[in-house]
Amino acid sequence: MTPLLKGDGLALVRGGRLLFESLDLELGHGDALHVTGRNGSGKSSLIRLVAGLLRPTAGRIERAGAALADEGLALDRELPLRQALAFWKGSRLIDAMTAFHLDDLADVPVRLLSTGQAKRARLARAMAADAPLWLLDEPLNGLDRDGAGRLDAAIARHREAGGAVVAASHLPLSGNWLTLELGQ
Ligand SMILES: Nc1ncnc2c1ncn2[C@@H]1O[C@H](COP(=O)(O)OP(=O)(O)OP(=O)(O)O)[C@@H](O)[C@H]1O
Repeated sequence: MTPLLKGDGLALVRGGRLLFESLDLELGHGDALHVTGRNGSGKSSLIRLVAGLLRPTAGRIERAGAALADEGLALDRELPLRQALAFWKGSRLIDAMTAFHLDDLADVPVRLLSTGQAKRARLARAMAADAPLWLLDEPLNGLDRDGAGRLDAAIARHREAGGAVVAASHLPLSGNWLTLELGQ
């Protein structure tokens, strides 16, 4: 079966520093990769590279359609949450809002969301896109215990349905993950 992500001999130089080189990645259906490493080791940069927002200095990357959830909100702050999320035209918007317990906030303008609520909204936006590959940068930051449990459940469902995940996180992630430590 064709992998959902394949990187061969990847290298990335950023701000004049070599963050990684000779990096091979391969994720198939149901696989998940936890990227760890100290501050500045290149975790976010790797996520952005896989998303196609940065070009590798060397190597090749191929991937299936991806949804990115990072620090960027990518939602109109003036719109009520449901309308702001609907901009992304995800086929699973209703499911995604329920999964992250956002139904009660549907009519609240995005600018009024708390840090954790905005984090849930970012994750719901990514989930609603119905992309096979999820790219999550520090997905647990700002989430309370309920939010973390909902994230775990959403990731498990996505993997069971044949999707794959790359997550950069300082925190432990539940379930079975491949690991990649950068900056060693
Ligand atoms: N826009 C940029 N231009 C140049 N260099 C950058 C840019 N963004 C980040 N860097 C550099 O790239 C390196 C890796 O940063 P990155 O954000 O990928 O690390 P990280 O592992 O995600 O860090 P953290 O754990 O602090 O979130 C750092 O040395 C940083 O200074």
